[in-house]
Amino acid sequence: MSFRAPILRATKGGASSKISKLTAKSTTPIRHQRFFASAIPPVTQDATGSKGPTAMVFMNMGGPSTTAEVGDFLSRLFADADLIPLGRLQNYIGPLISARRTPKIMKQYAAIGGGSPIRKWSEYQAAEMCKLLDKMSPETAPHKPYVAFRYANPLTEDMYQRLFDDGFGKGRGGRAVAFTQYPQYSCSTTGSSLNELWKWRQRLEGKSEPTVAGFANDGTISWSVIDRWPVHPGLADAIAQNVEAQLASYPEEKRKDVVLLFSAHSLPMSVVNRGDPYPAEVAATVYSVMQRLKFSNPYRLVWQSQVGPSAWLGAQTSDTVENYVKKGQTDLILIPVAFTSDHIETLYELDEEVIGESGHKDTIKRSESLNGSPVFIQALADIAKEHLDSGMACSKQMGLRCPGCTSERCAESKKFFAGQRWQSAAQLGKLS
Ligand SMILES: C=CC1=C(C)c2cc3[nH]c(cc4nc(cc5[nH]c(cc1n2)c(C)c5CCC(=O)O)C(CCC(=O)O)=C4C)c(C)c3C=C
Ligand code: FES
Ligand SMILES: [Fe+2]
Repeated sequence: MSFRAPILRATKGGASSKISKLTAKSTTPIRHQRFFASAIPPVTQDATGSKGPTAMVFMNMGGPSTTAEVGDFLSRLFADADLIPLGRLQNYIGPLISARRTPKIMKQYAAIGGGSPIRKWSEYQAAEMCKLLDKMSPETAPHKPYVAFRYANPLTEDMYQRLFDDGFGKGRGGRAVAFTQYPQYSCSTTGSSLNELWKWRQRLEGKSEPTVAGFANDGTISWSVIDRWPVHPGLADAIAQNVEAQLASYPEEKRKDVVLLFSAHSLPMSVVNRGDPYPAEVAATVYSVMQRLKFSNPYRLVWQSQVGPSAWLGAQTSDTVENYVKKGQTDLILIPVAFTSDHIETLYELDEEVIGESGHKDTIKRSESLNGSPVFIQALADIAKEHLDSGMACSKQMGLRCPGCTSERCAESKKFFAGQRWQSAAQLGKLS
């Protein structure tokens, strides 16, 4: 099949959906696609030269903002086959397990102030990052902050509706960046959020395909993805600063011998053995923080929050603390390394259970979560700026499925996101 110029000159809007179908089926070699891509201006440019607005969508699992939301949060979580695969019985067993766990988890949220602070922090971080980006990347400004949670409000479908309300999609095109707030990629976390985003994209915008022009020219939203950032220097710096602040609270003569325990949410061994990238990426984060700290202290990476009777990746954080205390090592700092804000995992499990029950509350401490750290928010802006400049739809890694993956959802959603053509402002400048 060959392309004809009139087809490619079509502009955004209703009639062009036929065109995108034609272009999508194309087997035209890339070098020819580049030629045709230059034949149409892919996005409009306003009088200031900006190709914005750009929607910056923070994706995370979310948490219940009040104890009354715990039931819904858990029922969505146990219905997610990317996180907890229960096969054909998912719709029966999921609600049973979540109903049974709800009272216990409600108590934990009550103990940390009546809800998870993740929404407050995510909205703050996204808004502050967008303010920085407007200055750092005027060519894609204004940047508009959105939050999409997998199991709590605002859900992915709510975020999508807000995009429509704000003028994206529905024949008007526009671009959006799905920015995972999990620094390290797991198919059970970022993978699940992307599968959900892809599902709603199909439901709400139809099955449009990327076009040779780089942007969907059928009026749908063009998505690109920041899918991981485990060793970004800004992340390492932000974590390291919080560790240094906590180290400073120990007497000087003891400081260099405090053991640093980096703690990340564990994974079931079935997920590890499927080839999930998360354990290696978490280890990479830990190493980059230690490099930034110039290996000033001994350290270990340990794993927390396992649920249920199956085998999970260890050593477990709680066992590790107990074992070190038994060995006489009572100067320890716990460092959350896989969440960007506080959760029950930090405020309840680490603070109340692991540290609270250790018998050494004065010498076993926790470094602060990233929350409102200005260094961290600058890091988010740097990561976003690098992505916007890169012209990449997603990382190279995103296209590769786990060796043991049998999920059709993964196959389809990865194909979709890796196939989105995304061009940097610089590339667009050359084209238009
Ligand atoms: C990087 C972070 C996380 C990974 C990886 C992860 C994997 C994972 N989790 C479960 C099961 C549950 N997780 C639950 C809560 C929960 N999980 C994370 C983060 C990761 N999970 C957080 C931050 C939270 C708490 C949210 C908050 O607001 O506090 C729960 C619910 C709580 C409970 O019932 O104990 C479950 C269940 C699996 C099975 C899994 C990997 C496959
Ligand atoms: S489970 Fe990892 S790609 Fe599907
Ligand atoms: Fe979890």
